[in-house]
Amino acid sequence: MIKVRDLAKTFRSRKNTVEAVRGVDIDVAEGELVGFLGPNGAGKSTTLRMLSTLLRPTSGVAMVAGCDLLDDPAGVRRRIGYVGQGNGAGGDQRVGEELMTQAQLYGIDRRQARLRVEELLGQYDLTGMETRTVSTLSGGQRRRLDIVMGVLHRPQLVFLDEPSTALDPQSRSNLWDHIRSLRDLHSTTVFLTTHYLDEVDALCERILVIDGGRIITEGTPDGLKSEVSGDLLVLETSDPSSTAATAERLPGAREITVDGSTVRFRVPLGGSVLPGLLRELDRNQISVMSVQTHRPTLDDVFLTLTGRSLRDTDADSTDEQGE
Ligand SMILES: Nc1ncnc2c1ncn2[C@@H]1O[C@H](COP(=O)(O)OP(=O)(O)OP(=O)(O)O)[C@@H](O)[C@H]1O
Repeated sequence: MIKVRDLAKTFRSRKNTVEAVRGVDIDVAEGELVGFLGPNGAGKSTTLRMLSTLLRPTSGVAMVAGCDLLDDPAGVRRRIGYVGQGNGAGGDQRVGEELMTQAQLYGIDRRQARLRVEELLGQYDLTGMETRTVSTLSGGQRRRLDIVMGVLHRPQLVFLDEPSTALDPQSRSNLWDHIRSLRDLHSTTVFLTTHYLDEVDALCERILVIDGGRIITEGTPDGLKSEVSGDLLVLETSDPSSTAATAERLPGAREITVDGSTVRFRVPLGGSVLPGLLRELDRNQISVMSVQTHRPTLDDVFLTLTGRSLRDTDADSTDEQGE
């Protein structure tokens, strides 16, 4: 559905040159729900805006929804939906009128458009809102309306730029249900940008992590946590130095530290090595006072890869406003 090679965007002005995206490769299969994760300024929106034809790439090639991005941008536009960061719907328009105008822009006839609008308003919990002015909707309702506008023409592929930013936790999880059903009910391919770790964990089957305009890793959220960061095991034992030596022999063990009677280390999958480790310690008559296993977060993955925390680079990601 998306095949991108060496896509780059450099913004040049008289004073500045910003290499926002520095040659990314992206492959997304039909029906996938993929998250594009990275800190502020990493290049997520610029990539998304290029893929949705809003911005011309400086270099690179891309096929999007079966059309060549550079040679046939109109073909791409017909087949995709794009929901940007700002509100797509006009503030002083009525919801129903706004949707009918949007349908007209896509060449959907009025009867068909009315049916679709009614069906989508129902699906997105917006029934009865047709006569409301857009500006009177809550944050969550407005975001759902933006998505309805983006999928009215039944695109095969939908781009969502930071869909749940500025929503309260309840509205966010409600929005995630709707995004999931976009894919589950209609097999729509969904590609979304986010800087929320929980959003990726809750929603995305696969993620691409971008930093400084380059994709630094990709995989499933669980796969990346295990492969890149690994589980943290913390054991308190009667013989910490022998425990550390035993841990060192475990496949993939790293970052082994001893602090008093506590031994800490990382392994790809804590649950699978723990029984053998405890048996070995028991055989050597080392008593174990406590064991804790910590699953890594995606922030640990980012930290392992870049030496920085996503949160440090992302000070405003906790802003929230009520629905
Ligand atoms: N029109 C522009 N002119 C100059 N620089 C730009 C322009 N648009 C984006 N940039 C710069 O390109 C870089 C990437 O920006 P982009 O908006 O793609 O990041 P992002 O990962 O989407 O960040 P955020 O999470 O804050 O939306 C940033 O340094 C940004 O300042």
